[in-house]
Amino acid sequence: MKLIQCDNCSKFFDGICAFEAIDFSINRGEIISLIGESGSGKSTIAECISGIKNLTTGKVTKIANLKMQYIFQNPGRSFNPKWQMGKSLLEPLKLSKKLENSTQIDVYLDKLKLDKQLLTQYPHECSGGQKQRLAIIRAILCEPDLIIADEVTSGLDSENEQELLKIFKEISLSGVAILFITHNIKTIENFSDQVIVLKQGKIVEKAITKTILDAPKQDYTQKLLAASHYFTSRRKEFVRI
Ligand SMILES: Nc1ncnc2c1ncn2[C@@H]1O[C@H](COP(=O)(O)OP(=O)(O)OP(=O)(O)O)[C@@H](O)[C@H]1O
Repeated sequence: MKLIQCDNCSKFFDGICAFEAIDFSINRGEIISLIGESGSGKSTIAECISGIKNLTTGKVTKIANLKMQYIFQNPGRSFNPKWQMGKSLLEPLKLSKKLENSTQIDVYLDKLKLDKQLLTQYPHECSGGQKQRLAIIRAILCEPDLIIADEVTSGLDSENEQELLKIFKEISLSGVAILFITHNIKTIENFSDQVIVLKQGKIVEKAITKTILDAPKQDYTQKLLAASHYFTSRRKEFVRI
């Protein structure tokens, strides 16, 4: 079942293109990775899909009452500085009438190696990685249809990164779709279903993850994989630059 469909979407800032002629859809339970070099338009696409920013042209069609959670690249943006973290986790659950899910907070704190004590701390008393993990827990407990995860693993160590990918995979199997924006191409292997490759605001390649990783068609994609050391560490036979 399709949750979101983007048709011929474009965004310009004062005439400068952030992305152009973008078409794709996200189905229930699907994990789509959005990759591309810095400035290729990944975050702006995510922000336009979520309604944080308006499209310049094109259309995003969503199912009725789509519940979406956006996890920002910068976890500092995610919390009210005057609230203890526990309150920041509970308030959206109250609003979305999912307060019963608060019993799972401890389970996720444990999975993501966070001390319960953090719930009594304020954002300025938490590290970036701790805030990021708490933002992720909050998003999951709201039981959204779609999570937009913008570079959410960048502040995490590899153990937490692996645990997070496992959690995302589990919730996707229960029907949550994930738009996963990343620079770290190694994270998408055995994780995402499809990959969209962006270059200067345009989709240059879109395919199932295995195809993109094993047989990228575009030079640009090959260079992205090489730059992330994907080829050099895992597929020496593909090294071309
Ligand atoms: N508010 C803004 N005003 C003007 N230009 C912007 C604005 N936001 C983004 N852009 C431009 O749009 C383009 C796409 O930016 P975007 O942040 O979406 O890229 P990105 O792929 O997410 O980059 P990164 O990986 O570095 O986060 C860039 O050229 C950027 O400079």
